Amino acid sequence: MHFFSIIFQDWQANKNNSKGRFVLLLFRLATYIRKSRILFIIFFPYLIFYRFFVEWILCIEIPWNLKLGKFTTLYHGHSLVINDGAIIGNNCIIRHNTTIGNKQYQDGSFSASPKIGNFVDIGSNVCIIGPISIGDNVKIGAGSVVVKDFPSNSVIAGNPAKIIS
Ligand SMILES: CC(=O)SCCNC(=O)CCNC(=O)[C@H](O)C(C)(C)COP(=O)(O)OP(=O)(O)OC[C@H]1O[C@@H](n2cnc3c(N)ncnc32)[C@H](O)[C@@H]1OP(=O)(O)O
Ligand SMILES: N[C@@H](CO)C(=O)O
Repeated sequence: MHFFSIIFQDWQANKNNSKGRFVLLLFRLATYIRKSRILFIIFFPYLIFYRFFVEWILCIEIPWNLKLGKFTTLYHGHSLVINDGAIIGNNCIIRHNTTIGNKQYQDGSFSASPKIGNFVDIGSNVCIIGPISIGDNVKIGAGSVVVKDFPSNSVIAGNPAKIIS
């Protein structure tokens, strides 16, 4: 894919949302640089800037090796932490105060991270934890704690999250 179509892939999905556009542009650029050994060496200072500015200052931890699908919408974003083992499909919406990550087992090992389908709309203040799968076209209510698999085409909410429609 052409460089500009890669780094601007989320632009339209964040219309009237300049922060979402800006952060995802920086993320796609970091991802692009990280994939090539030569770019990694030349633009290493950019990766330091990305980590410092986006992760530490803005508190939006979207690691550059995360598998994040196309046309992602990022609303607000602050206090967002996503484990780099997570997989997020295309056309998803992610908001603030959200964690998508793994859990630690009693033997000290860590689980896999969630696999999230396409067109998943994640409300604010959501935790999605563990080796679970969320299908396509799922809405996750604000404040939900999601620790189990959920099928496509559902609306889920609560702690622990359950299907509400
Ligand atoms: C600044 C900003 O604007 S940031 C944007 C923040 N907004 C979000 O994060 C949006 C997230 N969306 C939600 O949480 C929505 O409530 C949805 C998508 C989960 C559900 O919306 P709707 O389909 O309209 O459901 P509705 O409001 O009719 O509620 C259905 C039932 O689910 C319950 N419910 C709705 N949302 C939640 C929730 N987040 N947690 C727990 N229960 C919920 C309702 O109490 C209701 O229960 P009842 O049938 O026992 O009365
Ligand atoms: N209210 C918009 C953006 O703040 C949303 O759905 O998240």
